[in-house]
Amino acid sequence: MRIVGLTGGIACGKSAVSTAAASWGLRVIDMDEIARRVVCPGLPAYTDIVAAFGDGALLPSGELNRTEVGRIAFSDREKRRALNAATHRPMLMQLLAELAAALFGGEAAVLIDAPLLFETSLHWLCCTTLVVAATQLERLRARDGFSAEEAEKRIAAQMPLAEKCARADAVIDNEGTRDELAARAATILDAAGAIAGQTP
Ligand SMILES: CC(C)(COP(=O)(O)OP(=O)(O)OC[C@H]1O[C@@H](n2cnc3c(N)ncnc32)[C@H](O)[C@@H]1O)[C@@H](O)C(=O)NCCC(=O)NCCS
Ligand SMILES: Nc1ncnc2c1ncn2[C@@H]1O[C@H](COP(=O)(O)OP(=O)(O)OP(=O)(O)O)[C@@H](O)[C@H]1O
Repeated sequence: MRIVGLTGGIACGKSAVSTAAASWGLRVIDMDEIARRVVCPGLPAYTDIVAAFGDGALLPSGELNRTEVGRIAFSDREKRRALNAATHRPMLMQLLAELAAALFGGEAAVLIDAPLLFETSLHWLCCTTLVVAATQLERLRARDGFSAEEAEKRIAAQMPLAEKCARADAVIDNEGTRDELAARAATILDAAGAIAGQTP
């Protein structure tokens, strides 16, 4: 089974690529979605986050207040370390379970959409690594309504985009339109042996 790792800076367009790839029949494992699942109330990561962030990081329902956890974690390196320590191991376990299910289900290829692919060494699992690159700041601010300062903190919390591009096997440029992005992604995923003959 070919495992393709997709990363990029925050708001560079990973979701846009993985949504297109899923529409071409490629199995996508979304690490942001896994991160949401491992913090359900009662799970170990939830308990660890509440211990580190306090009850102020909870909604009245008892679920994590993701906006508040993000606000704190991206302003305080130690809190971010605590969040990563709580979540990354259970996320890896879930990823391995999903890879095993794909393998035994006969999938020829899977795409792992992982913002922290290199930071958390998930690239070791991958046959090919791809980075989506774009000028992030304005897209991030427009999507999430962050101030310039908030957006810059989030960008600074990740490996610099230039370093990700240097480490990847291929870079998918996303400075153009969404259609151009889809066309570039199709060419690169095809070359990586992930979507042979399945694009429109
Ligand atoms: C901080 C949290 C609560 C914010 O949740 P929210 O729903 O607002 O955002 P979402 O999860 O969709 O993340 C948005 C983007 O933020 C960036 N990001 C998220 N966590 C981190 C992190 N620990 N370090 C650097 N960037 C991160 C990624 O680019 C991600 O795509 C959440 O991202 C989280 O629990 N993060 C820790 C788990 C993790 O490392 N996730 C990244 C997947 S590899
Ligand atoms: N080519 C494009 N032109 C204009 N806007 C775009 C383009 N590609 C993506 N966007 C927009 O930029 C924002 C970020 O894209 P997307 O959510 O796919 O990024 P991401 O890398 O998945 O982000 P995250 O790291 O937060 O998961 C979204 O609002 C998306 O609609």
